[in-house]
Amino acid sequence: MDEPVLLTGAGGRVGQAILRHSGDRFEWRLLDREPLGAEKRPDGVGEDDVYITDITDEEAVEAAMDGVYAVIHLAGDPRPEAPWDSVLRNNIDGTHSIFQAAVDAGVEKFAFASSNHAVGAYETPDRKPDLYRPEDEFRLDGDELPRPSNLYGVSKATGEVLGRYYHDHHGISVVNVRIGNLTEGHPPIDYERGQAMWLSYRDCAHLFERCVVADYDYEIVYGISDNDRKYYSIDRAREVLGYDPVDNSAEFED
Ligand SMILES: NC(=O)C1=CN([C@@H]2O[C@H](COP(=O)(O)OP(=O)(O)OC[C@H]3O[C@@H](n4cnc5c(N)ncnc54)[C@H](O)[C@@H]3O)[C@@H](O)[C@H]2O)C=CC1
Ligand SMILES: O=C1O[C@H](COP(=O)(O)O)[C@@H](O)[C@H](O)[C@H]1O
Repeated sequence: MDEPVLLTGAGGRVGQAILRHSGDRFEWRLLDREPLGAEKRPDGVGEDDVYITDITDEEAVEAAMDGVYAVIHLAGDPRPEAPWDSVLRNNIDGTHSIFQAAVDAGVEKFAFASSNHAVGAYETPDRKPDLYRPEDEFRLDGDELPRPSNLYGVSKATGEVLGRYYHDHHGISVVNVRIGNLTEGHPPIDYERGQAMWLSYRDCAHLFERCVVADYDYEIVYGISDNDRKYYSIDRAREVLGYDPVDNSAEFED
C-alpha cells in the first residue's frame, strides 16, 4: 500500500508509541494541534507530511485527508475527569469532523481510539476487586452495550456510534479499539486494575498496525496486552485483526 496513513494526535503518548515501533511500516501523514518537531517524527517523515491543526477545523482536515488510505484517529482529550465542554468539542465534534472528511475523501479504513472508560461501569462493587485477578473468569468481549465511567467515557461511546453510522451509511471500514492503560516500559505499579488492562508500547503499535492491514467491516475490540489478569477478551482482536501480543503484566510481578 503506497497511499498514506493519517495519524491524528500523533504527538501524544499513543501516537508516539505507534510511531516509535511502526514508524517504518507506512507512508505517514501526521496531524496534531501542537508542533511535531523532528524528534517526534519517524525518519523520512518531513514537514510536508505534518499538519498542525485542530481537528474541528474542517478545511484544514479536508486538506490533510486528501489521498489517504486509512486513518488512525487518536486526537482528543484523554482525561477521564475531562469536563463536558472539552469532550464535546475535542472528542465528539472533532471525531465527527474526522469521520466526515474521511468519507468525503474515500478513505477505506478508520481505527478509532476508544477507551476502557466507555465500559467502566461494568466494574460494579460486587465484581471488584476479583475481576482484576487472574483466576476470575468475568470477561467483556465487545458485544456488550457501553456503560461509561464518566463523561469522557460517554464521548468515547459516542465516537463508536459515529463509526457505526459512517460504516452503515458510507461503507467505510471501522474498528474501535477500547484501549486499556498504555504505560511505557512496565505495567502500572500497585494498581491491579491498571495491570489487568495494561497495553505495552510495542503491543499498541502492533495492534494499530493490524487495524491498517486487516480486512473488517465494523468492529469493537479491546486493546490490552496478553495479561494473565484480564477482564477484557482479546479473542476478537486476534480473530479479526490478527493481533498477536507479546507482553503480559504478570511477567513484571514479584
Ligand atoms: N493513553 C491511554 O492509556 C489511553 C488513551 N486513549 C485514547 O487514545 C487517544 C490518545 O491518548 P493519549 O495519547 O494518551 O493522549 P495525549 O494527550 O498524550 O495525546 C493526545 C494528542 O492529541 C492532540 N489533540 C488533542 N485535542 C486535539 C484537537 N482538538 N485537535 C488536534 N489535536 C488534538 C494533543 O495535542 C495530543 O498530542 C485519546 O483519544 C484517548 O482518549 C484511550 C484509552 C487509554
Ligand atoms: O482512557 C483512558 O484510560 C487510561 C486508563 O484509565 P485509568 O482510569 O486507569 O487511568 C488513562 O490513563 C488514560 O489517560 C485515558 O485516556
